[in-house]
Amino acid sequence: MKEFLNFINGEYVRGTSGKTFDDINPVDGSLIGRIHEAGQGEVNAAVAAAQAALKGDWGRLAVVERCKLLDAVAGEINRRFDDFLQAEIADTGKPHHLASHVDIPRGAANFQIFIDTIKSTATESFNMRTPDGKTALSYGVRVPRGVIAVVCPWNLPLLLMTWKVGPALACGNTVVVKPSEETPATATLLGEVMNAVGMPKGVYNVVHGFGPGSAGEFLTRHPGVNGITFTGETRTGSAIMKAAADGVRPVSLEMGGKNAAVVFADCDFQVAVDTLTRSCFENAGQVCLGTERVYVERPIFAKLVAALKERAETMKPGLPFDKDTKIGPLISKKHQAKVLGLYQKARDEGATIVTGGGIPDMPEALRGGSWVQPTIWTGLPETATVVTEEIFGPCCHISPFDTEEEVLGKVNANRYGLATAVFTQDIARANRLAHQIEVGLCWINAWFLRDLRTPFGGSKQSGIGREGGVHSLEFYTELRNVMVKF
Ligand SMILES: NC(=O)c1ccc[n+]([C@@H]2O[C@H](COP(=O)([O-])OP(=O)(O)OC[C@H]3O[C@@H](n4cnc5c(N)ncnc54)[C@H](O)[C@@H]3O)[C@@H](O)[C@H]2O)c1
Ligand SMILES: O=S(=O)(O)c1ccc(CO)cc1
Repeated sequence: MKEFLNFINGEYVRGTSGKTFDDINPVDGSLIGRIHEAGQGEVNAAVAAAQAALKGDWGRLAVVERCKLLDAVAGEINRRFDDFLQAEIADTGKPHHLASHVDIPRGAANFQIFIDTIKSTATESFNMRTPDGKTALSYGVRVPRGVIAVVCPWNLPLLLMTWKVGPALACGNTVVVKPSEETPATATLLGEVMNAVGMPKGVYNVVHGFGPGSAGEFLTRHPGVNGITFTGETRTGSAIMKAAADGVRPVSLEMGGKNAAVVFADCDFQVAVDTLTRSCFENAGQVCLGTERVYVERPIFAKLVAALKERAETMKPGLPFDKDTKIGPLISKKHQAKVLGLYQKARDEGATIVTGGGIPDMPEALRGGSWVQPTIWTGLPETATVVTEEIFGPCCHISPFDTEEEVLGKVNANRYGLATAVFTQDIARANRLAHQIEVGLCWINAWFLRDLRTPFGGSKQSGIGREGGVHSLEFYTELRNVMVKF
């Protein structure tokens, strides 16, 4: 039986309350191990360790030395690639090809990319003449914000955690990470990596637990935390924003979505179908950027529905390490119940079920897992629950449209604004729409294609702030102005 301990000041520690909770494998419902919940005492200790590290060895390091350590972290993740892979797959049940091509390599790359950013980003400077005829030179210096709380979801555990820890450390901060209660493993393992590369104690800390009344709330309310970066549900982000208001701490929030795809009749049909297969069903639809609303220009509507149905039905569920597995389970029984409830709601509201709509027939040994079928609906009005609310499952509603203006109105009529994918060969139209759709990210003839130097984040209720490249520096540093008179 595995034990997932908190990682504080370079050491693995239990919670003094002795409270533990179960880490469950969503493939079959089996017990992976026990997670040791951090109480207020452990959160206090983690924040104190992070504060001390800022004043100690870590705070004294030159940028180039910090970068060497981060490079070593990336190297050590790659050296222990298989350990990370096994840990991530056990927690999430995601197929091996996905974890090995996306989650773990990006977990390592997130430390490397910000080395380049921090080394190559200049600050502004201005010269001016003073009233008494002298000169004043102003220049900016970026200083770390201090202790950053990193609150993470379960869908891409290592990738999304390092997406924040990488730049936070590159900028000279220290971090206290609160992984999702569903996926404690890779954040815990990263503690071993930090020790192996000689990261000063207290730079990277991990506290396990839940949100309200547990480690998440204790951490985000802690007055020693200087900034909070969060990925997760919009409702949680709102609670965290309230917590951050006490003490006026900055927040960076990456939250929910109800992403649309717009498919015009002139698109490269094969590209659209291949891409939608990924954007609707990859990671069992548990990707914040995933598509749950597909709008198709009427002349190709029936053809696209048929093609996507065919592809959905090839998404074979199964064990993560089986070569022909195309889709894993949802993260938990709780999430499965939520998604199946919404599948039922679609039926109640009159959807045509093109495919799926329930639990797949799994072998006996996997029946305790959190499986759901890839599902496609048509025929619902824009007000239907599954067309307006985030599901976070392998499903989409497809509806026809006739004009650009009509589809733009439909895409924008949602409280979220994270990502959109537009499929067309008409580049002028694509750019016109990209400027009008209210989202943080707009792909044209692509999806989840990322250049990590570019801004990532959501509009409307999908987020506040942008991370990625120099935009991460905006959040993880304080820009101070220095003026010298001479
Ligand atoms: N925009 C993005 O980049 C992005 C990326 C991935 C996931 N998401 C969103 O995340 C959601 C799925 O993830 P989830 O279910 O883990 O989200 P969640 O909001 O339930 O939990 C995220 C984290 O917040 C913690 N938490 C919960 N309540 C808290 C509180 N009151 N105070 C402090 N911490 C608290 C949880 O313990 C967990 O670690 C979906 O809505 C999805 O769209 C968004
Ligand atoms: O910018 S990325 O690191 O690629 C990235 C991908 C996905 C998400 C949310 O699911 C966040 C950042």
